[in-house]
Amino acid sequence: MKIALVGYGKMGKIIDEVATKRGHEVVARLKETPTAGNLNNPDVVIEFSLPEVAFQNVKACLENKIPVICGTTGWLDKKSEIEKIAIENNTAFLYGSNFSLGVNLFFALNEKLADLMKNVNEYSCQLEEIHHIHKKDAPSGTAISIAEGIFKYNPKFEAWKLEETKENQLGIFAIREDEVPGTHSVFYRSEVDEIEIKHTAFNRDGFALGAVVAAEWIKDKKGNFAMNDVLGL
Ligand SMILES: NC(=O)C1=CN([C@@H]2O[C@H](COP(=O)(O)OP(=O)(O)OC[C@H]3O[C@@H](n4cnc5c(N)ncnc54)[C@H](OP(=O)(O)O)[C@@H]3O)[C@@H](O)[C@H]2O)C=CC1
Ligand SMILES: O=C(O)C1=N[C@H](C(=O)O)C[C@H](O)C1
Repeated sequence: MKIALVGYGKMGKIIDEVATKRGHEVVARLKETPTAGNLNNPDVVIEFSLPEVAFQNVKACLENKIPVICGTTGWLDKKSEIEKIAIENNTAFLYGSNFSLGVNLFFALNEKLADLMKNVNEYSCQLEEIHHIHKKDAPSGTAISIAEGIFKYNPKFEAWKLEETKENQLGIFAIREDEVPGTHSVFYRSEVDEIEIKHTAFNRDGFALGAVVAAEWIKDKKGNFAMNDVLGL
């Protein structure tokens, strides 16, 4: 199928390689706002740009009735508006904070552990995410998804606070280090022990493969979706 890439940085370049290897034609590699003219009539758009431009990029594609796979994080305050635009234009939208199979399995593991801990009051909970020094948003979109999974089962946590750990609050620590692709840990700590679950990305290949698989899946769909729909998790 024909894929347009909106955002052509670290992720866009790897997605280009993966899509081409899987036999798709990459018809656009944009570092600017997409239009009907520069998109070159793709079947699907894969958008990995910047938090400050993702909304306008996705909106432009959906208003041209082109389905979008969006991996850009740090703009979720406008996600519900985008989901309405997808429906109004009879097309499809899928946002994923993390497209790797491993992290989506980690999301499910995180929720199962949160469910086990919902009536256990001896433990505090803390998240830690480590990413490369170029990352513009904090905490990561993946960490926010993890926090949402915990809140789904543990309403005792009022909210998350960046780099704080207070009783009844989930502390999220965002660390920026070298060229780290993405490491996420959840810690439950009591006075006598600690439980940790952790996902470590070795490179960006898993993110790119997941995004292309999601693009293959969404091609003839209508509506708003998540990576769980693609993976059947
Ligand atoms: N969901 C997932 O699985 C993953 C999500 N991400 C997220 O993807 C996003 C991109 O990450 P990454 O590729 O590392 O970032 P980069 O900074 O490497 O790439 C961003 C790209 O967007 C381009 N850009 C700038 N302005 C615009 C615009 N108006 N329209 C379109 N493109 C534009 C940049 O161009 P220029 O080079 O000229 O600045 C650059 O090519 C981040 O939000 C990150 O959190 C990352 C990995 C996995
Ligand atoms: O910026 C990155 O690199 C990544 N961003 C995503 C996020 O914010 O969760 C996904 C992955 O961790 C890599």
